[in-house]
Amino acid sequence: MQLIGVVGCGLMGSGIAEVAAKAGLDVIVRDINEQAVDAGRARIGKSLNRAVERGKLTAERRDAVLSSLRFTTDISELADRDLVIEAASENEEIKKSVFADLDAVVTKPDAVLASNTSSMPIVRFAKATSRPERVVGMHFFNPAPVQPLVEIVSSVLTAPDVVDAVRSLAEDVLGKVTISAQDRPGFIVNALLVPYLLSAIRMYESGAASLEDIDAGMVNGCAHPMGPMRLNDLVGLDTTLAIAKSVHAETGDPAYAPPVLLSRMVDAGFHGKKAGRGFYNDYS
Ligand SMILES: CC(=O)CC(=O)SCCNC(=O)CCNC(=O)[C@H](O)C(C)(C)COP(=O)(O)OP(=O)(O)OC[C@H]1O[C@@H](n2cnc3c(N)ncnc32)[C@H](O)[C@@H]1OP(=O)(O)O
Ligand SMILES: NC(=O)C1=CN([C@@H]2O[C@H](COP(=O)(O)OP(=O)(O)OC[C@H]3O[C@@H](n4cnc5c(N)ncnc54)[C@H](O)[C@@H]3O)[C@@H](O)[C@H]2O)C=CC1
Repeated sequence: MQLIGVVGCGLMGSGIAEVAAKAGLDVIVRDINEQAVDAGRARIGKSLNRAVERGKLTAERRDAVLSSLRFTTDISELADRDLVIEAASENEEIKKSVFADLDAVVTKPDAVLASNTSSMPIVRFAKATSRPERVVGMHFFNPAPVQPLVEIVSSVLTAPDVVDAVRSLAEDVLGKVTISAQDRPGFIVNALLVPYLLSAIRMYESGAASLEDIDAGMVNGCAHPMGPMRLNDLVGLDTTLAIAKSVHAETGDPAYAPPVLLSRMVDAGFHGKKAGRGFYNDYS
């Protein structure tokens, strides 16, 4: 797999594209409009600059990686790709429509179509295509250039050779650690993490503790790299809400019931760090 497509260049799509380009792969990134494409390009540039400043990448290598990435708003430019990783917004209808479009444009019969969804059933995206056995979950973690993990999610329709191919790409080419997850709500990590993130919001919403004390508690008491309220802001409150709604709708599990405060924050446009404001208001 040498020719890679990424659909969506928000927080995750830009990070995944950066990881693939740094591994020497040929990457085309597609988003819906020029504004989104420009934001994705700028995010990747900033991340690579940071790596140069920290002595982890030379300026020449940064320039080479940037020039190996192509950006487009036209999905048909992904026609020759070996693997396309969908990282569009966490919305089932958007994702199904992306998969139907990819099915129509990607020409190689053995191409793989992967989703970076946090929580949604891979099999529903597979069924939006005429090649459900070629559809798989490749769930990266935020920030994708930093977190080693990729969850490989196999639907009941995914062919074993597709699972093997994406696992080998993730481990041997991208240098990631993989785990195997079933096509269940939240897979492995978010099934454990999201109830914790939502519990922290409920604790704050109830007035039981301040933002700062909740976060300081988990950082200093449990050695987490950041507390749950900062982590909600990093993930994106719109994304946390979409995950909660999707898993709650499917399972009815009250641990995933979206807290009212989370909905109101999203209604207000406070989508977290990426929007400049979330539970915290100190993002520049
Ligand atoms: C929702 C889902 O479906 C699944 C998910 O992803 S859930 C979210 C999972 N992610 C987490 O839990 C994040 C937990 N937090 C962390 O790991 C860390 O706090 C953090 C990596 C985000 C920042 O770490 P930090 O030590 O506070 O900051 P900082 O010193 O600036 O960065 C640490 C390293 O990460 C790099 N880094 C940080 N943010 C980065 C970014 N956005 N892009 C690229 N590199 C980044 C830095 O360059 C630095 O690299 P070196 O140490 O090699 O120089
Ligand atoms: N934010 C996080 O911590 C993580 C998110 N994810 C998942 O990754 C996916 C993307 O999330 P983020 O990057 O955080 O969201 P984001 O909000 O930062 O970016 C989403 C991007 O998708 C684009 N988009 C929307 N419709 C599109 C379409 N039809 N075609 C192409 N692009 C389209 C938007 O313009 C935007 O640029 C979601 O499924 C999310 O659940 C997975 C792991 C971690």
